[in-house]
Amino acid sequence: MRRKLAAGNWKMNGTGDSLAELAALAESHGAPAADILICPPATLLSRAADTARGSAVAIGGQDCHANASGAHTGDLSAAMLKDAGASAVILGHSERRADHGERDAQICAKAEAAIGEGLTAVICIGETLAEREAGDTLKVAGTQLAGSVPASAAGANTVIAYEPVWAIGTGKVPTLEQIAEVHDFLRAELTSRFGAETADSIRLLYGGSVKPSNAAEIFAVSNVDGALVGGASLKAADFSPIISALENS
Ligand SMILES: O=C[C@H](O)COP(=O)(O)O
Repeated sequence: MRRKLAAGNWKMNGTGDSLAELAALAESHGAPAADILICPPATLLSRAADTARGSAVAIGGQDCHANASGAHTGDLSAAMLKDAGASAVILGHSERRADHGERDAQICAKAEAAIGEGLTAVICIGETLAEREAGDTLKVAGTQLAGSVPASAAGANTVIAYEPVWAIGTGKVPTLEQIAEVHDFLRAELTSRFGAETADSIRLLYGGSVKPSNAAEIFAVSNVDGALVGGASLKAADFSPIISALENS
């Protein structure tokens, strides 16, 4: 049985004041029936880890380098994230793919590095609107899944987030049938690559304009094990009801 996961991606948002939101979230979900992960910007990682210490909220990074150390100005290694208090890292987010030209092989190498450090790799995949309109959604999802998920993936170290690029921050959400189609496909692809036992242990998150008003119906969809939430994870008042909906799903 997969434990549900509510993951919040603060993206390039938040300063020290924002830790009050994290504290409020931790306070109101003392013993949750789902895992909770907040991924603040790197500048807040250590302070977020301090704020969340002893609570049910885990802290994650938003990217890492594939190498352990070296001449990579501006980058952070998986070991550095772990040292700062992270237990997970988001990899291959479509904003990283678009803004930094990240490709599947590079994301796969980052995931290997993260897993090697004992972090949970939250690997993101998803089609653009043009790809969906061309009928290529499953082809893109399959290619990104195969290319960016390493051979070492297992339920204990890997989470897949399906995030249609056109649904991120737009208020547009795929139909529940469209979400189910992709999630069922991803589960089948994982099964054929890793076998049923491993595939059934890997959590599949949906991401893209999840909010309190649509969370419950999305969490009822086949093979949706939680959500990767952007905008609605910034305020405890928005993220908390999403977590509650997941706990009750
Ligand atoms: O990582 C989170 C996703 O990009 C979703 O962002 P959003 O909830 O603001 O649409």
